[in-house]
Amino acid sequence: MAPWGYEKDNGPAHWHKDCPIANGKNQSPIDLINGEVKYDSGLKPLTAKYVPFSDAKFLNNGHSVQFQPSAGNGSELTGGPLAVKYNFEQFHFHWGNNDTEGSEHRVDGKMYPAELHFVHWNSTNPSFKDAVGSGGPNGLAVLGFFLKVGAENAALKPITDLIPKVKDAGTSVTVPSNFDMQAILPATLTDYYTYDGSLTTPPLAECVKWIVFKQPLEVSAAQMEAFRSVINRDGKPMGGNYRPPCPLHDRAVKTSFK
Ligand SMILES: NS(=O)(=O)c1cc(F)cc(F)c1
Ligand SMILES: [Zn+2]
Repeated sequence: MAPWGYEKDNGPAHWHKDCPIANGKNQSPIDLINGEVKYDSGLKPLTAKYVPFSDAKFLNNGHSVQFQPSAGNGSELTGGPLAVKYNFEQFHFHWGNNDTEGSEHRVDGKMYPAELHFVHWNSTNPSFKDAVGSGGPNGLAVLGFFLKVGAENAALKPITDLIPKVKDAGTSVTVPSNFDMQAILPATLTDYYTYDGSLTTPPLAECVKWIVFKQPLEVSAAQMEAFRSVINRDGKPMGGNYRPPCPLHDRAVKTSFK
């Protein structure tokens, strides 16, 4: 099989051949159906403490564009449904070729134009890779933010301004050290959905505590167009790099909000 992707011949319907867990009972993304979620008053806000990185790259890996520090720097996530501290690993995006599609998670069947994932790994493991393979839903904690078209996102502008430099698959650029990742996040990380799930791309490991925020972030139409100019490994627009929703099976989706 050609390397996995999102085209007809290598897209989500094919992934089970190399990754049989694709048909597992804890797969992501899912459709977040408000009539089926359950409020949990024990779900407190999350706390993200991000330290500016001196040596991070922004890269096109053929299926997304990703902010990737070369090493950890003490940036961490705690609180919410998490029992321990999680170390920041990377953030990346999923988007569509028009404003009616692009997000991985959906809300009552609605897709947003894009979704931003902040990936963290359970600090009781020696590394990110070990956390992915640690078994069970506490290996990674991924924060999901929906993106909708509106005002320009000044915090994301240093990143979206770099997109033309990573237009082609396999290219990367150094991110200026004054990039303030913390500024991307809302001031308080309060209203979210949380459930046990998986990576949304191969290897699709069922190792993720998903935390999807109710309130979308805004990006400008120009910033959305920047994403849509990115090219994938087959030389086609990368837009459409989202997996459709997977069956919930007997999982519960909890909310921190009523
Ligand atoms: N898209 S995702 O956030 O589930 C994800 C995160 C990751 F670190 C590795 C993956 F393969 C997939
Ligand atoms: Zn993702």
